[in-house]
Amino acid sequence: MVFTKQSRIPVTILTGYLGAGKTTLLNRILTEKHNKKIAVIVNEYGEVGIDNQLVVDSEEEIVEMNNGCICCTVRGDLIKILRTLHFSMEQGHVHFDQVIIETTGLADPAPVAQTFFVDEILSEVFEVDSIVTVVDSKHITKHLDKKDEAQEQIAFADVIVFNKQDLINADEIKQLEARVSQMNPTAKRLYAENCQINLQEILNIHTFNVDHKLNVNPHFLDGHHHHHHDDRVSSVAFTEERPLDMSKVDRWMSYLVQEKGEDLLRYKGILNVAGMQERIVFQGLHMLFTGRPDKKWKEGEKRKTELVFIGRNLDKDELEKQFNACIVS
Ligand SMILES: Nc1nc2c(ncn2[C@@H]2O[C@H](COP(=O)(O)OP(=O)(O)OP(=O)(O)O)[C@@H](O)[C@H]2O)c(=O)[nH]1
Repeated sequence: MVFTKQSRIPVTILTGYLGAGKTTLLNRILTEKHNKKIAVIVNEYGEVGIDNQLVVDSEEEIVEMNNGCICCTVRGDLIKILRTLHFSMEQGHVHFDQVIIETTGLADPAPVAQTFFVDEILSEVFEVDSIVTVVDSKHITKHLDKKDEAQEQIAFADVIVFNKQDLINADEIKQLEARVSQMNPTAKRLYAENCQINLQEILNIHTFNVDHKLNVNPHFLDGHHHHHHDDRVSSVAFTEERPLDMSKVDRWMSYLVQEKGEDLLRYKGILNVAGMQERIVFQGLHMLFTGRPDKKWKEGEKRKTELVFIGRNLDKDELEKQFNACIVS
């Protein structure tokens, strides 16, 4: 089949720093009625995939990529996945008219977008529609100060969703806006709580503009990727079938946020807690953390805890000892 420009499949690259609200937005897209069939590719930084378990059940095609960061080690996988999806569609096995790629919070979106220009087959079939960057309005300033991936995510955005408006006041919003404007004066801005936005503002909007990206990074189309992650940032993951004692987990977390909150960029998981019929979904970002009951464990389902920490200077042995102490023996 020869694809003309008009019939290319739009791709939305959903980016934003750790914990900004990308999965929250993805879930809105997947639950809202829009008469579109969407193929979703979810990439996570930790070796244990939590996001795929937090994405709502839906009929859409969802592909996970957990074995590295999409912008570095797994770009080859991304190309394979997209080619396979397209082939399956041509064979009539799946149908989709839109692709959404949720990157890890530590990804530079540029090389992900670049993939669609440097790979000949993909460039014929797919078209980058826009890079949508979700911003955690409360924590972003801290991340921008550290000069990490958060800057690239904002500089490359076509749309910026200033999320978590409930956590900041009007003055802080103004200051944040001014700072972001210096980095990216042209992106469309949206303001939201829990990513409650009109989806027409972000899907199928044809805002991706190569000239703009070349202005931001003159090497955008070179095919080389020089992005280096901060070496101090790593992830530690735990998987455990024995149930946990919730009060011990609570005490552990209170201790961790007090002692290491600054360095704990993101921690999240599904917990198997003694005496609970429901999975406990655990979400943490720096000093903020919540644990709440979610779906019931299914009949016959293997109950297990999967927990991931992403942070600076993590001490794996110490975390492991503390985690093990929460297991009901
Ligand atoms: N207070 C508040 N919390 C929010 C808002 N939006 C999302 N959250 C919470 O922030 C946490 C992180 O949200 P996610 O959607 O998982 O963020 P993410 O960007 O997918 O996170 P990673 O994939 O780990 O980078 C969750 O506990 C959300 O419920 C908001 O507008 N206000």
